Amino acid sequence: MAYGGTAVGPPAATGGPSTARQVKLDKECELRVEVGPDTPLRLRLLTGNAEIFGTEIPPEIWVTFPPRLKFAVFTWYGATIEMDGTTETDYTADETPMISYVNVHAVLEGRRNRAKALPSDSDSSQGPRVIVVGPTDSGKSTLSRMLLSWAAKQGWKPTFVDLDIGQGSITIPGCIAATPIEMPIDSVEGIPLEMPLVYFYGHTTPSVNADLYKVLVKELAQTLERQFAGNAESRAAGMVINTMGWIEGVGYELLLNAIETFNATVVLVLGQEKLCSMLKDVLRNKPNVDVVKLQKSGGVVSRSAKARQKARSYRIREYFYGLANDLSPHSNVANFSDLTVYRIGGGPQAPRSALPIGAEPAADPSRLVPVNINRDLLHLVLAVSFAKEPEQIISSNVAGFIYITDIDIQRFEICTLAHIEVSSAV
Ligand SMILES: Nc1ncnc2c1ncn2[C@@H]1O[C@H](COP(=O)(O)OP(=O)(O)OP(=O)(O)O)[C@@H](O)[C@H]1O
Repeated sequence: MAYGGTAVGPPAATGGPSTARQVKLDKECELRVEVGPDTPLRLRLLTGNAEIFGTEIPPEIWVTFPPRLKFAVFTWYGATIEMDGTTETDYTADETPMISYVNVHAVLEGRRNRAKALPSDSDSSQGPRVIVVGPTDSGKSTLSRMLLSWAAKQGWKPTFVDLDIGQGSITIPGCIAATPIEMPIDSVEGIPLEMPLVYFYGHTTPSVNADLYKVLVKELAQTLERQFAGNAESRAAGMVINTMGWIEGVGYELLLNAIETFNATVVLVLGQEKLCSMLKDVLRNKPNVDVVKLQKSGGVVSRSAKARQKARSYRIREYFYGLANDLSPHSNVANFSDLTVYRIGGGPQAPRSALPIGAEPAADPSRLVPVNINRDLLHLVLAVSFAKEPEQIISSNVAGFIYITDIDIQRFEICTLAHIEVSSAV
């Protein structure tokens, strides 16, 4: 079954008793849904207008949501929804922070219009650069998505930057990435995967190699800066940057680093007073940066470490096989000599014997370590770099990913699943 289907008409017969039911939503209310773990849910809009995280639901068309998806159907003026299928939970809420969110959108809209009206070579022709920060499960990705979809609906093509290596929404975990958003984001399919710019970090926590994380953030920011310089339209539309939920210690330091590296002009802080006042304090000498505290939505679903781990596995699976198992990744057999595998970082910079007496070998975060192909690589996901020389690996974006399904040591053969079409070289 393809998710996000557009069948018009009654729900398909399921063989069991019909579970279709209608929900009437008053103005400024939302229906919060967690789809059950095993079967998809179908939903359609019967009357009025409603949106899912900033993207309008088309009238009358049944939309199929995959198992486990969590979302809210919000209406500004009232709507009737029909659902068919089982949910883990569904309830309506009349208290939401949506008005404050849409007010932020209106301010950003004003700034985009001002940027567009100015000559494209002036500094002020840069539209808002918004960074969304907050603890885990505060609704950062969801707010980013709404701001992007509302902007796209008004004809802008803002750039979405996802710095969340754990639960990012552009590509597989372990990456930072950016992509232009040209249309409101599909409620089921998520961020389009047509032209993302992806850098591979290779871990799901930045503390493993925080320096490498910073290097990659800088590479991504510089590439976007070059793209903006030649594209007045995306420059005026600005960007929305989603971040990790790690806001203490090194996590906080990385947030400050991202704010600075991307020259953010608006910092939206979700649901944490302390973080907001810390950021206001540290950024008080930067009058062009606004720090705004926003309320967290009561609908945001908290996820345990185990649920996050599972979500990461699903995300990798989805990358190779598609949301509804509708992609067929290429299966390849290659000779060991066809591939060169490198690991970045780790290991001492120089052998102890080569260091002055008493000096400790320091781990070089950006050291390239050639990796022997052996069965230790089995079931790993590797990024395929656009680099032409090993020294370019760190500064190069990636073409896609391969998953190692088998390694035959006797025949020197390596079997992989590949999906290579995420981006072009920059
Ligand atoms: N109003 C809402 N109603 C129902 N579900 C919601 C609502 N807002 C967010 N969610 C769901 O809650 C989950 C967590 O939200 P989100 O991913 O935006 O949080 P986050 O702060 O980005 O998390 P992370 O810490 O992983 O980066 C998501 O599955 C999202 O779809």
